[in-house]
Amino acid sequence: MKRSHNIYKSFYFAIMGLLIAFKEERNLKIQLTMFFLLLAIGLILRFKPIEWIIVLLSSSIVIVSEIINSVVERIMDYINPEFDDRVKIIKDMSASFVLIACLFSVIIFLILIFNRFFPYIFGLNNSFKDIKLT
Ligand SMILES: Nc1ncnc2c1ncn2[C@@H]1O[C@H](COP(=O)(O)OP(=O)(O)OP(=O)(O)O)[C@@H](O)[C@H]1O
Repeated sequence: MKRSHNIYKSFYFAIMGLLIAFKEERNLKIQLTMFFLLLAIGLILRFKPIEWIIVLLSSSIVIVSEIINSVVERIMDYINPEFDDRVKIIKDMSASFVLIACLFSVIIFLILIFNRFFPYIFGLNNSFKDIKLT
């Protein structure tokens, strides 16, 4: 099998993979919609750079985990399309990546929002002040 591609082709294939994932995976569409909603909230609340970094990091983990989960599901369907308890365990465990990522992402976002309105509860503003980004 011929394998060697230049970097532009590899990038093109990766973008194609991403487009297929967004086209075919319903959950990914929902997560992308949520991501744009978070971006809108961030713009409205005028997030600081450190808040943007936190939101982008946690959102990317959610999107990546959803893509990994979809890949695992497809591999399992390819290897064994029949109902099988082992396939079930693998798919359920794979779905837990997404669950954990979404759960922590929501918690992180709520902390950022609460910190905006009740800064004295989490006291993040003082911690953020100590972080030098430049
Ligand atoms: N071949 C199988 N054998 C046993 N259980 C399966 C099998 N295929 C799917 N399941 C069960 O159905 C669940 C959903 O799997 P499916 O491949 O249909 O993903 P999906 O509907 O795209 O779900 P998700 O929302 O996680 O993307 C799995 O987590 C598993 O519990």
